[in-house]
Amino acid sequence: MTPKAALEALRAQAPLVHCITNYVAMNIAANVTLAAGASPAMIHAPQEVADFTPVAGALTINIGTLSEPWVEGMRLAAKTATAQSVPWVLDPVAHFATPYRAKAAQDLLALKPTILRGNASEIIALAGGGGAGKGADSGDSVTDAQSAAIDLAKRMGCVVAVTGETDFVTDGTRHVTIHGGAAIMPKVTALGCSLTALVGAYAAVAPALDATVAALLHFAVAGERAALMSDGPGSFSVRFLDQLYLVQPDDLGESHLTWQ
Ligand SMILES: Nc1ncnc2c1ncn2[C@@H]1O[C@H](COP(=O)(O)OP(=O)(O)O)[C@@H](O)[C@H]1O
Ligand SMILES: Cc1ncsc1CCOP(=O)(O)O
Ligand SMILES: [Mg+2]
Repeated sequence: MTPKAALEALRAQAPLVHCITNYVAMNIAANVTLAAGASPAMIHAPQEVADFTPVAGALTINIGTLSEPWVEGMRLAAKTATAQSVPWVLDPVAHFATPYRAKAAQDLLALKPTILRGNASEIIALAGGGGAGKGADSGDSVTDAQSAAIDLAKRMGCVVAVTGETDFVTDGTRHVTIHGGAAIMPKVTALGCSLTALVGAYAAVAPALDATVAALLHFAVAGERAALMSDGPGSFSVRFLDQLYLVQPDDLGESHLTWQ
């Protein structure tokens, strides 16, 4: 499915997306998902996730701010999604920072996400390498993470997206580079987490690789446009939401993409 067709499907269906994300991201990720055209629900209690996941078109799990009930909620939701074939996306925020976080990420990875999205340092470390990440921020280039992404995609049987100045997406066989966005994007907190929520939204209406490319392209086009109208991270945030909303299917052409 082309990115254009994926956005048409997203806007026509407005899929319900079950998001388990962190305290920092919860509001902006919901607003990003709504602006793009989907319907987010932030639900993490272990007592209710297994009832909610099957009702949603997709699930997204982000480990940004962990505590024990959240870890259990994530585990139950991921297990349910895999058992009931609900596509789900894992965002292993700063998983290398502490042993607790590393174990949470590995346990979730073992539950077979459909799509894995992280910055370069997170993907390098998840494949077993020594990245230069500083907390939630990447210290590595996307180019340096490409072989780790391909390795993980093959090993886990999932789509892997590495984001940064130029994004890279692979299912282990097909590889896509997505150009665009803006250098100011990492200066707004939780944009990566919000992108993970949007990847989930697209995964509800399109096959995993196509969904991931469409979501990243939607961000790249909106980010590029918003940067032209903003003076810094504050005004960029506002303009970015507007541009996510204003992007049309015809704007998601192939010119920002390189397929390998
Ligand atoms: N230097 C950059 N130039 C253009 N876009 C960028 C740049 N850095 C990050 N982005 C974009 O910002 C979004 C979030 O990616 P990233 O910053 O890698 O995630 P995270 O916030 O998880 O570290 C993605 O859409 C990515 O393409
Ligand atoms: C700052 C911070 N601390 C814990 S989660 C989080 C947000 C990280 O967001 P992103 O990975 O999108 O930069
Ligand atoms: Mg992140």
